[in-house]
Amino acid sequence: MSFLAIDIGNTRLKWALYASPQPGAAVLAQGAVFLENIDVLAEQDWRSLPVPSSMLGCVVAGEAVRRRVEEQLELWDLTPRWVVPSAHEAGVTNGYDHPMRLGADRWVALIGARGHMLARGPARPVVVVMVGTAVTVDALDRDGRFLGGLILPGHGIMLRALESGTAGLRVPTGEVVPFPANTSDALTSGGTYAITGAIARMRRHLAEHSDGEEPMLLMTGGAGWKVAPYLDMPHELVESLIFDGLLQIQSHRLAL
Ligand SMILES: Nc1ncnc2c1ncn2[C@@H]1O[C@H](COP(=O)(O)OP(=O)(O)O)[C@@H](O)[C@H]1O
Ligand SMILES: CC(C)(COP(=O)(O)O)[C@@H](O)C(=O)NCCC(=O)O
Ligand SMILES: [K+]
Repeated sequence: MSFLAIDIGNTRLKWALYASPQPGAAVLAQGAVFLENIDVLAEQDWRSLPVPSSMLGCVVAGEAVRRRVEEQLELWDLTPRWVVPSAHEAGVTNGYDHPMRLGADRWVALIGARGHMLARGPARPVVVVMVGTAVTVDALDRDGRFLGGLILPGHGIMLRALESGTAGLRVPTGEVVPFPANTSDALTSGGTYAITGAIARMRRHLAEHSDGEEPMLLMTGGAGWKVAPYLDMPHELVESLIFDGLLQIQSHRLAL
């Protein structure tokens, strides 16, 4: 009953093959490829995998990319299934004005985060941070309701925007320091603290909304490890949050 989970972001496709579609299932194989390399998945990365019994994915990189991945999935006799954000799924309620307009990756990560939090103890609010191409900072209340969230540019986009909008900001990557005294450090620190500042702000909003209860803070995404060392608040880096969400959704659907 192996299960293939796929997360297609704007920079990379991440995939993991699980022994079964259940939270906590063993990982049989996994990988990540930049979107420019997705057309060789079937003949390279996936070629000698055990045949998956089912798949579920989330995609925010657009229709064309999704279709290219579906072509690769023709390697197996599988029905490609992609998460469409809805009003409720797997114990999470979607508070977006138009639930279907929420990024599928955010929806899946919220579901993964809720499962993670409940596995650790009594229900409490959670701030879910994803640091990928873009950065999202989402609030989930104690009852599993997604209240809303922030979207910021990721590190790369911030730097490219500054480079292209100015004459004097084309410099190598610097260090994150409290008082940047050169352009490289100023840009690198500015980007990092823009993200940590947004996280601190959302954490405060959610704590206030929750009668002062401290939210759990979960962070994921390809660049989460770059931000985590500068977060001066308790947090946990959960690399697999989206896959955990896909496992939650698939196991809930099978149980229905
Ligand atoms: N080894 C790595 N390969 C690719 N991206 C990396 C790597 N390490 C860090 N990154 C950062 O992670 C970001 C991509 O993260 P990812 O979660 O794959 O994004 P997305 O989900 O938007 O495709 C890149 O913008 C890059 O800054
Ligand atoms: C915010 C995002 C661009 C993040 O994408 P990513 O960084 O994971 O590639 C994506 O979740 C998205 O396209 N969302 C749709 C708009 C919304 O969530 O409001
Ligand atoms: K993502």
